[in-house]
Amino acid sequence: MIELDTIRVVFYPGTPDERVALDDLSLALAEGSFTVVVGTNGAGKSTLLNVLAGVIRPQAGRVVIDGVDVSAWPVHQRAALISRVFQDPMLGTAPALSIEENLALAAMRGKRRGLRMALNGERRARFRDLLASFGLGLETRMGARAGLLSGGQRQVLALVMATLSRPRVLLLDEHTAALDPRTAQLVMDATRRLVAEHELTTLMITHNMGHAIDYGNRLLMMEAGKIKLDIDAAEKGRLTIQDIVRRFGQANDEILLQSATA
Ligand SMILES: Nc1ncnc2c1ncn2[C@@H]1O[C@H](COP(=O)(O)OP(=O)(O)OP(=O)(O)O)[C@@H](O)[C@H]1O
Repeated sequence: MIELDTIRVVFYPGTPDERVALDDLSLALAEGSFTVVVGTNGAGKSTLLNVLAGVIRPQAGRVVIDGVDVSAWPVHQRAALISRVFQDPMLGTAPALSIEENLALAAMRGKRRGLRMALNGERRARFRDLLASFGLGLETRMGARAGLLSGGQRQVLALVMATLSRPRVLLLDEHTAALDPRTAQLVMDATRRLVAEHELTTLMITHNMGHAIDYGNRLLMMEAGKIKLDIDAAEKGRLTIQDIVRRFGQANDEILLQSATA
């Protein structure tokens, strides 16, 4: 269980530019749940992920993972429990390292071992088989630098790397937003598969309403630092894009616009 307890984040407090990014927000994510977060620009979605990852320290509130209060843990310490895939395909992989070196690095997370040891023959074969299953031809380029891959290939590699060590939480931060629709679909297919295979507790931000409907078993709508709607699996299964937009109330126009251009 992942718990955010009364989290408050205020940027530039006490100044004319004061922004309440998270307004005493509480949220509990059940083991193995796949939660999708939508909301207008500035609603606080990225701040929520940043608080979980430890990038932003809230002014108040607690972050609890499996009963352990990790509020004071720095980013690198939380990285043993939390994996994140970003919108920018350049962020999830090391561009100067080869595909297999990237994978070895991800497999070594939290372990003290050299890259060379991590890349034995058996492991190489396992990585190759794993990548082949995504049908992107990555398995034929194991020695190629990750920086040479297409955006979609890099996001799938980043996803595989993020899930290899079976994190307690997987954070997906608009991870298909920079991709064309067909590639985004491919990456979402890979996402669904990896999340299911590893039974990962997942929190995904998206502006794509189609993805918000098709993926996950819980849907949150944020507005002004609060959770405005919390829709469970049964209700989510019956939702259409129009339903979501209708229920978003005053945020409708902006979200419609975003989903039309996504
Ligand atoms: N580092 C920062 N410094 C100052 N203000 C910030 C910072 N990060 C976020 N904010 C402000 O906090 C609020 C929430 O921002 P956040 O990025 O979490 O929203 P979001 O829902 O992720 O938006 P988007 O969909 O545009 O990514 C906004 O008003 C934003 O301007």
